[in-house]
Amino acid sequence: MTINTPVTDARPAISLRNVTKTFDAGGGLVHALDDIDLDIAPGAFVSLLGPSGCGKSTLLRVIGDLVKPTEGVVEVNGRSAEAARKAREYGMAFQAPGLMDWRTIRRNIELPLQVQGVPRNERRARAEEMLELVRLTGFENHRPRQLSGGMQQRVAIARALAFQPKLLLMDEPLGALDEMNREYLQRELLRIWRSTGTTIVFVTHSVSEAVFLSTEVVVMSPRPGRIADRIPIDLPYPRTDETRMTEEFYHAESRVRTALHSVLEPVQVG
Ligand SMILES: Nc1ncnc2c1ncn2[C@@H]1O[C@H](COP(=O)(O)OP(=O)(O)OP(=O)(O)O)[C@@H](O)[C@H]1O
Repeated sequence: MTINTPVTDARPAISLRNVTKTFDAGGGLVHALDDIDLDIAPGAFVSLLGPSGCGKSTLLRVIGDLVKPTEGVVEVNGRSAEAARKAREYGMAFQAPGLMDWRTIRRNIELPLQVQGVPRNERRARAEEMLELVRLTGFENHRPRQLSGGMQQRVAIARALAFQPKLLLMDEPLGALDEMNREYLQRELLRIWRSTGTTIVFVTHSVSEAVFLSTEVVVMSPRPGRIADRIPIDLPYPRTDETRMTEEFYHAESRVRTALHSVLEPVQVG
């Protein structure tokens, strides 16, 4: 059995039941998530896709216990999202790498371990391992500003993985990169995912990115945010640049695109 085969009879890594989230936005209530039921298998790579404002980031933040649901239950590896967060089961990476320029690359990666009180030698060894994983060995003493945007994003991924989280929550982590860098980091991310076995939930606006990376694409619809469709992506791994040019890839993309178009509101004329 490979890590990429969802194990149907195993406990889900993430389980949401009847999750709703309503924000009080001052001028009125925003119904960001409505009755979300979702199970994600251990080792899965699930992308959340949908029009702007459909609640992708909110759903990710509810899973990560950065936002409390208004109603419903979120379980992570059989315990509450809060307990999972406190046990440091999550790594998180966002669109902006969020590195600290006064710290070297190595010390940026070490930061979450330092916060956890991991001894210096162990921290250093782990940071070196992570630098190797994201192929940045040799840059440990550089400052973030001396690195390209893509390299900085790799540092952010290394930092998120440094304490070997069971779950990696990623909110458009490649959104600010040019296309070549983005495709390169997609391949890197798949390589890292396959070598670590981490369960990944990934927010993106890109259909081709979602199809290339994921075991499953979850399409959301707006106002209120709901799950409109769940599309398994059966393309074999390892996926390469050739995969993007296959008929199967095109079919998977078309299927996701059709689901996405069905949730987009018609353009108002006049
Ligand atoms: N802290 C907040 N307070 C009030 N409203 C919020 C808050 N966070 C999100 N919202 C609202 O909830 C809805 C869903 O937002 P969310 O950011 O989750 O959507 P999204 O699908 O990630 O959007 P995008 O693709 O544009 O990033 C939006 O209407 C947004 O304005």
